[in-house]
Amino acid sequence: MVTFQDLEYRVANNAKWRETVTLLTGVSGSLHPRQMLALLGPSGSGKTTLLDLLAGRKTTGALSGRILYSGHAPSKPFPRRHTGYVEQCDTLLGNLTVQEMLAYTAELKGPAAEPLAAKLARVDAAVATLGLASCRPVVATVAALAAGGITVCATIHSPSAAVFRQFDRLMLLLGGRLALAAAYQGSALRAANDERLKRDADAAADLPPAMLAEMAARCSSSTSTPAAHGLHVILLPASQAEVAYRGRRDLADFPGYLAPRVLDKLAVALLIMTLYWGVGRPAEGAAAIARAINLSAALFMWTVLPGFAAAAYCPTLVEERLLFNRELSDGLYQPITYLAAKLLSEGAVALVQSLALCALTYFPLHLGGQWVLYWFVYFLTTCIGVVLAYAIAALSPNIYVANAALPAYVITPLFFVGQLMRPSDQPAHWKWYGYLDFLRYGWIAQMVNQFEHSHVFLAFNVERSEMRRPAD
Ligand SMILES: Nc1ncnc2c1ncn2[C@@H]1O[C@H](COP(=O)(O)OP(=O)(O)OP(=O)(O)O)[C@@H](O)[C@H]1O
Repeated sequence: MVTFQDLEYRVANNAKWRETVTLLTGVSGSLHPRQMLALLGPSGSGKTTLLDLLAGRKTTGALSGRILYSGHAPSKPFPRRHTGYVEQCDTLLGNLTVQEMLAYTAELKGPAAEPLAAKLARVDAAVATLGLASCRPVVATVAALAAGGITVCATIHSPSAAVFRQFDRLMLLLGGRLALAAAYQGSALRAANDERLKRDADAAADLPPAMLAEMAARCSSSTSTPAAHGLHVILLPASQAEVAYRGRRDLADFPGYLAPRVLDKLAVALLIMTLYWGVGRPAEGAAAIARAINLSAALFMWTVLPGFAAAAYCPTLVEERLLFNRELSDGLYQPITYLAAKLLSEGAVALVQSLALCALTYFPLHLGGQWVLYWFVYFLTTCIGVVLAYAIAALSPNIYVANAALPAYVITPLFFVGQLMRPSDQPAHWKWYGYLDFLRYGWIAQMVNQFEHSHVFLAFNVERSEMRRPAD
């Protein structure tokens, strides 16, 4: 039983600076087990505020009065862990089925010590209780047809583990060729997994070793191991895959996630490669000066590219905001966990992307200096671009503001890099901005890497790294 007595709740007034507003005054009542309470009232009467307080979802404001669970004052995390809260708006992961969404939430919200099989059993019970059996994967319906004697052949794109386990046989095509056929019998796998789930309550181990060995043997004879590796992920027991699913969901989504992060930079890298081909080749006299100027311009565009391309990183944070707020309110994780997971995903993409694109530009341009430094500066600038984009996305109320704010911001540091105006010529009242300019440090590092040991005299200098031909 939940009781609340004389609740008064005050918060800082959104509408009036430095004023507070009282949202609840002297509210008392109780919620009884096995009873349903209808909380009624006109819009703005405080229904959501009361529910939020009972569920421990309010982190700001001043509350007086008492809220008791079974007669006891709950600890701070208790209401979040032990209440379910259904919001008005949809904050579910669109890529997951009903069953998967519940299993995913059970994994996050349930006690870590609770066996996986018990969590899945509770999910099954919840699906049945809520009458959601008809909302299970479509594929389950088709599987029922197959069990009735219909022959089914389906192409499946990025199937989840639960969907995949419905299938009995597998054919894998790579480049128009059959790479894998009947590599495993789904029914046998299903039976093995189900048996193991029953036997091994924790279910943390991998697939049966014999099955994995057979998979590995067959996959190694195929032409493409990455695709075969993917199979290991989707063949994991269902709930293990649920936990992995959200993390790998982004990385596996080429059109939605990877394409905006890679293709724009690839296009500019190809342009730089073809436009400045061989610009780093040694030259003499006036040609050397001209090449040095062109090279510094190429390095400038290369350095500022991650800044401009950072727009690709904004939408994910804005789109997931409702989901993040809900999961945070439910106490499923800390903000730092979410941020770390996002940055790790972005860092993995940036790492691969930066290695490939740096190779694509460094060698055709005949650049000097150290390749590893050239790559590292680009990689670091990309990472800073991601963090800045995330900061702007977090501060923006919606995607439109984020999309407008990022380019508006990114254009300003360009002036202070040193290529468009020498730092020594920049007015004193703007000096401070130059010191905050992450692109400037990137460009200077690239310039020093290129020209440090060069005997080319540059007609301009970069502050702190003036490069002149050694007096000889
Ligand atoms: N920080 C704040 N400053 C000023 N007013 C606020 C603040 N927070 C909430 N309110 C107002 O308090 C009132 C109560 O909000 P609440 O969301 O609890 O109402 P509700 O009964 O759930 O409304 P609805 O049925 O429309 O969801 C609303 O009018 C809301 O605008």
